[in-house]
Amino acid sequence: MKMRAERLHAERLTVLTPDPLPLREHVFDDSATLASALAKAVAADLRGAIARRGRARLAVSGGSTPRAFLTELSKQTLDWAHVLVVPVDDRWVEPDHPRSNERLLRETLLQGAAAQAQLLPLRRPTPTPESALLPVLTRVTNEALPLDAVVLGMGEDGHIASLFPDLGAHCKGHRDIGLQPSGRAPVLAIRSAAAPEPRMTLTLSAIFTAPALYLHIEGAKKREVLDTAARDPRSTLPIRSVLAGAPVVPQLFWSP
Ligand SMILES: O=C(O)[C@H](O)[C@@H](O)[C@H](O)[C@H](O)COP(=O)(O)O
Repeated sequence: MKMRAERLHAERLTVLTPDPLPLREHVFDDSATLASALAKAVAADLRGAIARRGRARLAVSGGSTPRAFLTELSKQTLDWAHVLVVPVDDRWVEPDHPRSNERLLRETLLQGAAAQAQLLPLRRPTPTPESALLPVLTRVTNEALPLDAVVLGMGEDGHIASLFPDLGAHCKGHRDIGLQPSGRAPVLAIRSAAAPEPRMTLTLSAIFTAPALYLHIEGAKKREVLDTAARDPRSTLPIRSVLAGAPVVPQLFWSP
């Protein structure tokens, strides 16, 4: 009887340690090498979309990590006049504010030949994101979806875009709208204790329309947060919803 109990116990342990959710890893020695490789990969996606459909739609994250990548992407040779760029999210600040993702894109990606690309801002000149939700949602739906490529960053708290771990605390339905893999609104107006300002963000229903999904993270701490979320089926972090719900295997671009 003892042997049987041990075998059962061993089987139970096997069941409790599921495989981590899939990621296609690209590891680089430093940020600059990563930025160049990611820019080349995304440029190839855009060229392919233009070749197939005559235009390409790209969503990119803001924050500090992507600056070098966005500058490298700007140098890629492609038919930029047929590219539409939309921020994955934006802070509800003036477009010339230092924390504006729209400003980041204009300073880095929309330079040189890439300045011919069309930018679809998520931020509008209204006092709150909630008051601009319908026009932004309409434009994103009609002009930006389906996306051809998305580059997500991640915070050390496991947020992606402006989908923070406390999603739903301010408005009950937001967690469902933001993190369901499909069938929900593509855009959400967000307030979070983790963000200094209100946000407008794409939801996973919009992000997951892209056949090319990149996760650009740098540093050991973020890598640890990612790996833990990938392994733990009980994780409620937004990055877990990305890994669990993505219709394509996300491509991780990581450097220490
Ligand atoms: O507007 C934003 O802040 C981004 O879209 C956000 O999702 C970002 O990717 C993470 O916060 C990581 O930001 P860092 O690159 O600055 O760490």
